[in-house]
Amino acid sequence: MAGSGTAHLRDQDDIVLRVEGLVVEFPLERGQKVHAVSGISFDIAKGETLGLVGESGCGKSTTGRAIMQAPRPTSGEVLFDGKDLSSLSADELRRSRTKLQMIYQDPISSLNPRRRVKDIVAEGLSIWEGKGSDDPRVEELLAAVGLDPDRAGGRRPHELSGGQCQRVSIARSLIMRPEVLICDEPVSALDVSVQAQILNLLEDLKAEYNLTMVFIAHDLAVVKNISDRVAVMYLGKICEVAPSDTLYAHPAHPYTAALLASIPEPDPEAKHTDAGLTGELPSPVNPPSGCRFRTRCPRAAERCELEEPQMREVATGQFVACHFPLVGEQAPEGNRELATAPA
Ligand SMILES: Nc1ncnc2c1ncn2[C@@H]1O[C@H](COP(=O)(O)OP(=O)(O)OP(=O)(O)O)[C@@H](O)[C@H]1O
Repeated sequence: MAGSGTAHLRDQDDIVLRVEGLVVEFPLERGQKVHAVSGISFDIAKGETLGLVGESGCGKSTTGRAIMQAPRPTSGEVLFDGKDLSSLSADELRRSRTKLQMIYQDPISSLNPRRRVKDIVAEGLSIWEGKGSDDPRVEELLAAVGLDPDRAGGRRPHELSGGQCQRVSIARSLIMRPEVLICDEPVSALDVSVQAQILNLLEDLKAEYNLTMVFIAHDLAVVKNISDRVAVMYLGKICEVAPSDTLYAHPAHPYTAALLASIPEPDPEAKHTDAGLTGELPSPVNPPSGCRFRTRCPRAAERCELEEPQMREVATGQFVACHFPLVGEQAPEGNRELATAPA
């Protein structure tokens, strides 16, 4: 398998969504292909929010979409509600999507411009229950996302702001009471002043509707407060998974450290041992051998070219796929005491 191991997968009863060995490739001409997602694995427990971060083009959106089976993964499993979604028929999949919903980066283009807001929100009800926009749940959800049902309900998406459209799209995604909500960069297309409002709204709704969430973002600063755990992706692979506080205070992968160092106002308490990110992201058509980050890594050695690092635990709950991580026995002087769990 092309993956970086599964040591970070948890064996517990409350796992709601489990992705194992997920591969998504897009064929190109002359037999080449884009290795968008190359064997990644992660799991999410009930009520947890997993942040999925990495630079543009690292495969975050493709991961979110492949969980929804659009596109269908090239290989690997997506276990939800005890079923592997990859093996379901189109009909079975449509049914499971009532419990697994996704919201997108560009709220305006993800809403049908010809329909009124309340009809958009009622979509799930009309498909699955034959109900219309007069169902009381539509009004309830519009209010829950901070829209006035009387004023906004009759409008069409182009009559609303980007932030309001994202609220509509969130209301639509919640109407069938899903268990899992995948949020694909839900605030990056919005004005900075609106971003915090939408993030706060998602946090409130998560508690109110007992949601489990995957929160995709290219910016570690955005996922910091909202995520319980964070998975860092680089060029189609997951290179580190850790509880949010641990990852921000003591990043173990040099790539995570570089991403953190590139946040404009880093947490003054955080211990960052590497400078920001340099060099170009290699092409996913022809990714580097061994560790995919090695061409940009300040700690790279010959071993990194020859051998793909596998996930291993370097501190409690902190897993990293790196031969020379910044936490643990091989860490730079001063960081070694951070290893609190057997590797
Ligand atoms: N339908 C497609 N056909 C060919 N290549 C694709 C397709 N969709 C995505 N890709 C490529 O797959 C790689 C991963 O893309 P993806 O959109 O998942 O990355 P991302 O991390 O979400 O980036 P961004 O933050 O810019 O959305 C990129 O190289 C992208 O160009």
